[in-house]
Amino acid sequence: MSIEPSELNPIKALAKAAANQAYAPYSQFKVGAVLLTKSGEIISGCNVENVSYGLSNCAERTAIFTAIAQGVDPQSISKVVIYTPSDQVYSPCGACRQVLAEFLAPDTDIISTCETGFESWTVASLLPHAFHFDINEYRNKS
Ligand SMILES: O=c1ccn([C@H]2C[C@H](O)[C@@H](CO)O2)c(=O)[nH]1
Ligand SMILES: [Zn+2]
Repeated sequence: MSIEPSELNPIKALAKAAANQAYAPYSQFKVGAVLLTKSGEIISGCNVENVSYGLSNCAERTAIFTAIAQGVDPQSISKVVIYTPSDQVYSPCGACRQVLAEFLAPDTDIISTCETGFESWTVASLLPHAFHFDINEYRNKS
């Protein structure tokens, strides 16, 4: 287990509070995500939908983008805690996995909680064989 329930419960409460801020009039599925840094900073995000559905942003990406905008070093993030209003655990979508893989250390804990339980993974286990690209290396070869 990557986290004890006694440590998880207060962070889950913050993720639930973040979910309360969600703008989800189309799906009615309000998701929250909280990032914890090694030095104790807390950054949260929620899903923000759009009438052009494909423009919607998940809670996980909102939280990561907020951390970047606030100048937080994403490599200092040790845990991501997600809350979905459900009695089943949901794992992050493919778009969020690629964004998490871009910024977070591969061994960062991704913990998804719901009303009845939680499950945890690492960034690397959620997206094996992630797409990585070095523009300079590519230019030197061609
Ligand atoms: O891990 C997830 C899965 C879904 N959503 C959002 C996207 C959309 O707004 C709504 C329904 O898919 O939930 C998240 O924020 N995080
Ligand atoms: Zn997503």
